[in-house]
Amino acid sequence: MWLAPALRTVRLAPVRTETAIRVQGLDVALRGSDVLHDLAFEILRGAIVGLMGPSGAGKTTLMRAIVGAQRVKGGELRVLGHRPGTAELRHRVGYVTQGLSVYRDLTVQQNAEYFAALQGHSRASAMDAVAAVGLSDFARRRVDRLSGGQASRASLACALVGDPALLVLDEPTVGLDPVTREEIWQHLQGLAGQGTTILVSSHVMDEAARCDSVLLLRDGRLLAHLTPGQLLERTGGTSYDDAFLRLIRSGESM
Ligand SMILES: Nc1ncnc2c1ncn2[C@@H]1O[C@H](COP(=O)(O)OP(=O)(O)OP(=O)(O)O)[C@@H](O)[C@H]1O
Repeated sequence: MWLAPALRTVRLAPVRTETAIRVQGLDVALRGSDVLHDLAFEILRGAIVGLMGPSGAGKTTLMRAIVGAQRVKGGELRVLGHRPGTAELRHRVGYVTQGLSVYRDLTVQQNAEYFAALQGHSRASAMDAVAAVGLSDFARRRVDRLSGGQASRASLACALVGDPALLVLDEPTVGLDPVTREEIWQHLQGLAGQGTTILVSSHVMDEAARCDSVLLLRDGRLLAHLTPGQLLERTGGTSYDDAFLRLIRSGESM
């Protein structure tokens, strides 16, 4: 009798040609006011894309639309080939909101296991996520007894449960010291290296350098979708802050 050779699960290096997110003519209104206007862009699988813009530009609203938590007024939005919020995406998208999205009176492990249970994942996947953010040694500690950076990593761990194909992170490094920021970015770069697509908002313009490309929003409009190199080159900026200010002040799309 012929037996098929055992199949091995091999995680392939990311091939950045497939589209993870496609947005066309996206309009969103909140309480009757238009907040996102005619956005159009594409993000490839395995890319790290920064979402930047002044306060109130619409970053959180766009992220909420992508994870299916925000009704859209018009346009097309496809995430991993599906409409946001559909059952096919439930286990494939991880979302970390601004601020901590964990229960402070539970341990790191209990938080991760709770998220795993909600999504039908194993306890082992919860522990893997805790290990992925370097918190195994703190797994049994309550979140309210962690440092700010450790608590942020606990939030991130919950989003990583089940190894989602797309991670949407709303300012995951805000208020963190440079060492913790560096650690989080290393985790994100490691995940992207394994094929995870990451959309991450930030007010720290230097973080643009960590991204494959940057989406720049102002007043709900997309000013630019550029690589970090293009951002410096096209604005003539001497730093990412300077480039950002030039772009925001010119108000012109690039
Ligand atoms: N629930 C709401 N009802 C009405 N308007 C809202 C609501 N939430 C946000 N907005 C408005 O929508 C716009 C976009 O807000 P959003 O939170 O998406 O911006 P942001 O770029 O994420 O800002 P920040 O960097 O300060 O977090 C802002 O003008 C804001 O005032």
